[in-house]
Amino acid sequence: MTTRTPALLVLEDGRVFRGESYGAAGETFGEAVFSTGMTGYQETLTDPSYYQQVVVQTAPHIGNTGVNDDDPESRQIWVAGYVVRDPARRASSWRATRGLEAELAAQGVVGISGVDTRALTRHLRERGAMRVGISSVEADADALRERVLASPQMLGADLAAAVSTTEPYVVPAEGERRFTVAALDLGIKTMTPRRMAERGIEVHVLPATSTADDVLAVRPDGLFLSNGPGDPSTADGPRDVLRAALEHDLPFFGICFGNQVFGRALGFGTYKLGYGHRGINQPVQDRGTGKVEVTAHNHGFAVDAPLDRATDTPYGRAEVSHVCLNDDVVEGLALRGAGGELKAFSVQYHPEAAAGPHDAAYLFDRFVELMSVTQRTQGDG
Ligand SMILES: NC(=O)CC[C@H](N)C(=O)O
Repeated sequence: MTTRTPALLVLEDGRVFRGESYGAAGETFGEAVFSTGMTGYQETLTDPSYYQQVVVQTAPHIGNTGVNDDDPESRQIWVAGYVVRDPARRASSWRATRGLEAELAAQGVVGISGVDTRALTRHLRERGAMRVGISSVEADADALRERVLASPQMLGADLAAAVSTTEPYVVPAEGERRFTVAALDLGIKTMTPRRMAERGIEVHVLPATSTADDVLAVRPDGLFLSNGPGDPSTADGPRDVLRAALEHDLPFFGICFGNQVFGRALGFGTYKLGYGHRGINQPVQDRGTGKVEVTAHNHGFAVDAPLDRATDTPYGRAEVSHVCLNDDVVEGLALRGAGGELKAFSVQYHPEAAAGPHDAAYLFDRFVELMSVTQRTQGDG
């Protein structure tokens, strides 16, 4: 039995939790958010949208299935820090190649265990997501809080370029290539291009700083904007790329950050939610079909668009296509042309389902359908 080093967690409002050092020793800062997923911690840790966020897992046992090389959603762990209650002492899965704590330590991710994550989550739910510090080198809570208050806020943070690929790359279509898609990587998860490739799409993943000309240069049948970290109100570059694509009537599909950028391209604002949606069992209704799907979420911001009416925009009529049944937050947008035909759409949640239920996989089929209809009409015209 090893004795664990004491560690300290201090929230910006002064609330203190004490526990033990977990993962790398040291000190870290970020926005404290909680995720309610009972499974999929490896996908959570490697989701680039969590950059500069300290994730609190409400599931009390974390690490049970260890870590493998198949489940990461990107090239590294992105969370700024990790808060767990009762870490597994031993990993048990035929897929595991190593333990979670060793992986966190190897990647320099500072964590804390032995925390009453239920009390911490209730605090964040009541007071909202806020900055936090975790330290195994500082024992004085007041001193740590000073540094928390000096650390960057999530509101106004422009982070997509920091996690994006710097070089374009191609994910080939599985089987025959039916379409080419330009995907702006604002923090893309590995599973997203794969879900497209499975449907015969060749995906050209482009850096977050790409221009409209870079997008058009791949002669795409459609544009995709990915999930990503930070405040969407800072994403002016991607918004302008998307506006240029809409002017070219290029079919568009967006996920999460991509939904927020779509909202901005259409003229809507975005705002910060109190504590956000994170987990793998959020109920969302597709307002077109009335169907309810259980979905994976990770967002702290949302689009401010009216639920009760469509909005005329320079690109067509925009409507809220999906809504969260817990709190009526906008979970999807659709843009329609003069004849009511779908031109572009996006969702605030995660149809790529990594981790999470596959209820929303139909959205990738909808993108394929949109591109084939557009090809047919443009071919006719
Ligand atoms: N997963 C995402 O794309 C998150 C989008 C944005 N950073 C938010 O927190 O709302």
